[in-house]
Amino acid sequence: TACSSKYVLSHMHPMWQEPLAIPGGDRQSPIDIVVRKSLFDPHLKPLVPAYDPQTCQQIWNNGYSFLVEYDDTTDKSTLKGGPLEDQFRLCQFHFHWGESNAWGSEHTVDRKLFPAELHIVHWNAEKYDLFEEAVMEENGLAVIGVFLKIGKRHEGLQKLVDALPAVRHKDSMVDFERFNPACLLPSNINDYWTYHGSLTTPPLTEAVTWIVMKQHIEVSHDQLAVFRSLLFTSAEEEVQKGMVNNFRVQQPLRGRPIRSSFS
Ligand SMILES: O=C(O)Cc1ccc(OCc2ccccc2)cc1
Ligand SMILES: [Zn+2]
Repeated sequence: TACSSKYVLSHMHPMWQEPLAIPGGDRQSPIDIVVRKSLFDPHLKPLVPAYDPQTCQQIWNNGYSFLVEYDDTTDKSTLKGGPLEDQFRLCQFHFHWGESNAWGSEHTVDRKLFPAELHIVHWNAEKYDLFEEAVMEENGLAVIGVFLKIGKRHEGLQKLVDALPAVRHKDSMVDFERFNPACLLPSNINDYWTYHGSLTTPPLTEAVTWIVMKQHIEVSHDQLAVFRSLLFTSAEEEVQKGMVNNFRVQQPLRGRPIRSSFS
């Protein structure tokens, strides 16, 4: 699909070299969400994800994370509502995680770290024709962030976990069908924080309306351990590097407002 077939990342090291100058640079992600500084906005609407599992296409290892990609050539899988003025198209989801359960998320809440974070990526198909266009525009992307905690096994995630050994190496890809990412959302999706930020991987463009869920989901220790069995490196490389700590360092808020949909 357009959205990430050319995922621009080269082989990323866990804490990859940050570029020196970033375009604009005052609306970067991820950030720490300071709850007492967030502002309740009563005009924020309920979020309306509407995903068709038939649009699920493949899962692949891009050398930074593993991505589950969707056909984004129609409006079959969309996100609207919440802080969004337009209708966005689902294009992929992926995760960020640590080498231990003590850290791994990109965003934090009052400095609290989670072992992993899910990102469900959508692009503004009302205003743009391609993901690659939208990724360069201020209102181009909407990413739902969901924190993961270690607890009971997540039944919906298991189908994904079982497919991971087939994409162990960078650039490996397998067909993956009928997966509905709505099963990875928390039961309450009406409580979230939203702010304007950036991609957390190159090209780091400030194109993202972030929608970070207040409620986390639970996955088992063993399920997250399978994420860590993935490799940053391709099958040809002599030295294999475990895919862990694929999160970006936190960025300054630069006075940006963080709105909450709940008081
Ligand atoms: O979820 C995130 O980390 C934000 C994020 C969202 C989209 C994204 O796409 C990278 C990409 C950019 C241009 C072309 C192809 C792929 C990269 C990061
Ligand atoms: Zn991400």
